Amino acid sequence: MTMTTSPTTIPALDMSAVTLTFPDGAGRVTALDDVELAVAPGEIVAVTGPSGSGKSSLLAVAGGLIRPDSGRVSIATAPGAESGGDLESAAVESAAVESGGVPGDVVELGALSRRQSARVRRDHLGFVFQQSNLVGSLTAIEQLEVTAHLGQHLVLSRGRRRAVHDRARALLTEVGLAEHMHKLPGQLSGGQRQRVNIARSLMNDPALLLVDEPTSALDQQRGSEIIDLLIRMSRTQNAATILVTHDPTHLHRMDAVYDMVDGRLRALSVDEIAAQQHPSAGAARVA
Ligand SMILES: Nc1ncnc2c1ncn2[C@@H]1O[C@H](COP(=O)(O)OP(=O)(O)OP(=O)(O)O)[C@@H](O)[C@H]1O
Repeated sequence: MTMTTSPTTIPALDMSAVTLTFPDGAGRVTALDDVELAVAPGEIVAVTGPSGSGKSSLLAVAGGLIRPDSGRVSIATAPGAESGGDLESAAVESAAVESGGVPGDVVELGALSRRQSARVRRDHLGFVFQQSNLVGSLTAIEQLEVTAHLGQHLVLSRGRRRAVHDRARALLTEVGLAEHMHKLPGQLSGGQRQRVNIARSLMNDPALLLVDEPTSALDQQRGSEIIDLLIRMSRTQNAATILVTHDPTHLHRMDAVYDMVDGRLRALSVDEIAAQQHPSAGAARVA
């Protein structure tokens, strides 16, 4: 199940010895405890674990939203991201250059200013949350186009606008919404809104996609389709994806599965994944 990653592949996300604590009354609570995690481009890994174990904290630190107390978090900006797939993106280039490198470089989040960190998030990371958070007054295709225009200081050339439009159309078609591009969020089902959300998160060709419980508002069938879509899109867009989930149904389809307990992250073996998916079978075997 685990992808064979060539020894020369640079992980899109590399977290090393990461510890995060929060104030808690007179003391502190440890949300992440010496976490190690590397995810390669095109790989999708799941993180499971009980409530309060640190899963959201892991995504927040990986996405540069929270700075850890200690440890290193680096993002390998996608080689070719300067062209944004079909897009030219001066913003992507300037983010890497501002952070001391060139596009396709490894950016260490701890070394960035708040502003640089925001740029890296905008240009190299994608986020998908439980709720789709779409803008109510924009059609599906406009949601994606606006994302690509964010942070551009200049009026976009006609060619650039066309490239943005074409990529938005291609992504919406790939997520199965070719017939629904011109609908507002209120005219879409929950599953369709989550598809728009996923397409939007991929608009800027992110190196790393951070996904938090994307199926919790959906029924089993729609949820299953969204997981299928995420697996497929991670591969085709070559994004490293971390999926936080409470649903064990799809764990066997992931490249790796990690369990988070009290802030400690541990890779599960194939047998442990099977036991999570079929707890009664696991109990019978142990007995
Ligand atoms: N901003 C904060 N201030 C103080 N404590 C926090 C903060 N955010 C998280 N924590 C604490 O850090 C620990 C990890 O929380 P986190 O939200 O990462 O868990 P989780 O696994 O995502 O939980 P859930 O599955 O319920 O979303 C918990 O003990 C939580 O109370």
